[in-house]
Amino acid sequence: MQHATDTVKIESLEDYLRGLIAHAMQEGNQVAVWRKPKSNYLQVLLDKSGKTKRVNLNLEELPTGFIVHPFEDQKDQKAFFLEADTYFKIDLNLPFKEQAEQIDLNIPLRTSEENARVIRQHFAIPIESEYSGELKACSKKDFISLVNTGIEAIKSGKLNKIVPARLKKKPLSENFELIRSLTGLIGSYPNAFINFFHIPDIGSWLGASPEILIQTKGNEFYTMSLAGTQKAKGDNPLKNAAWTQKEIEEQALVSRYIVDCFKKIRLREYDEQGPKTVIAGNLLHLRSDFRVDMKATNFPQLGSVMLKLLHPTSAVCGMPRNKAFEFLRQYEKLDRSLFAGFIGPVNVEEETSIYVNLRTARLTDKEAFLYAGAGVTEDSIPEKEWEETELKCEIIGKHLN
Ligand SMILES: C=C(O[C@H]1C=CC=C(C(=O)O)[C@@H]1O)C(=O)O
Repeated sequence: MQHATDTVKIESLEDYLRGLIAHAMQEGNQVAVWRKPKSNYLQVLLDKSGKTKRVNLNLEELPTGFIVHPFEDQKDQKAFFLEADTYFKIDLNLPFKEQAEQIDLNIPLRTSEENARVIRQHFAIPIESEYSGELKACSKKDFISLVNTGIEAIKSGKLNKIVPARLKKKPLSENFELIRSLTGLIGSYPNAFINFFHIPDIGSWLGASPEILIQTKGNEFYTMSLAGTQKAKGDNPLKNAAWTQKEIEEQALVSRYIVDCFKKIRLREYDEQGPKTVIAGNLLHLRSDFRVDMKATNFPQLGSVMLKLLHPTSAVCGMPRNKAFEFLRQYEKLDRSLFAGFIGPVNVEEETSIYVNLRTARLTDKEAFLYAGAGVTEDSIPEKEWEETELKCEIIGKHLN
């Protein structure tokens, strides 16, 4: 076999990633590639064990890895975990050639086209997996009817908020190519958590999440409440944004949910800032930031404690949480699979950043499955909620060409 080290023909980051991921997939490895919001680094992690691992959510005890948890609560309360056999990062601001020496180039030398084909062939085929979900697209009529059922449940006092979601299918053209889509997302969405992960038994997903579920770094714990959506318009979209009472209330319910979780563990000292308008692709949201000094409050395991309490937040499920969950189970008729679950690096360079798996697509060799939800309150207009899910699907959809 000819290796890249024999004659370094890998000229660009794109070539390298294509070769690396194709090889990893052929070897049966699990792969995670991500770029954190506002970061210049692309981070790459490979689990070469050939085993799909499940771990407890005690983050502080885990080795360096990448966690993946479906939307649904798990009977064993565990998540999938890619343990880092290989981890490295690439500075996106430096020419690739200058970094080639630090990177393992010991991968088979193949043309870009061959690598692209190998990657596509290995997108996990969902049919067999219990995490494949029901892969049925939802019509506009059915989604609007679901939103109406939600509004009725809210009006009757059963719920305060519900976040119905739907699945949209997008056929992948002959020209679709993973690395082009990934680099397209990186270039277009500097504020998002850009991610691709592949677990052979579970699936291959590509996304650009705007929402941190929990983050711990040193002594600092961070979470956010993100909700309310409008299209970003004009030259200065952040300044032009005006929010309706419905959106303000929708986001306030997510903040209340977080504060309720703090109350459950009797944590009183937290810093809350916001809400302020933030941009996510071509959308604007309202966001509040919550910070806790884990040392001062004597809560060294706050990351794990809050992860278990927060998921699924009322940004993706509803309020009250359990009633909203039951409502979705009864009426949504969609297995969300990994959509609206959580994903992210754990104990990587002494930091854990777990995101809600939103603005995401599950990839198969022929088509992509896009998922999106919309926060429904008493004042929701069903047609508008449909349009919102269309816009959310487009964030990833337009990069899958
Ligand atoms: C459920 C999604 O977004 C959540 C996050 C931000 C804003 C939302 C909203 O305005 O409805 C959702 O709560 C999704 O992207 O599918």
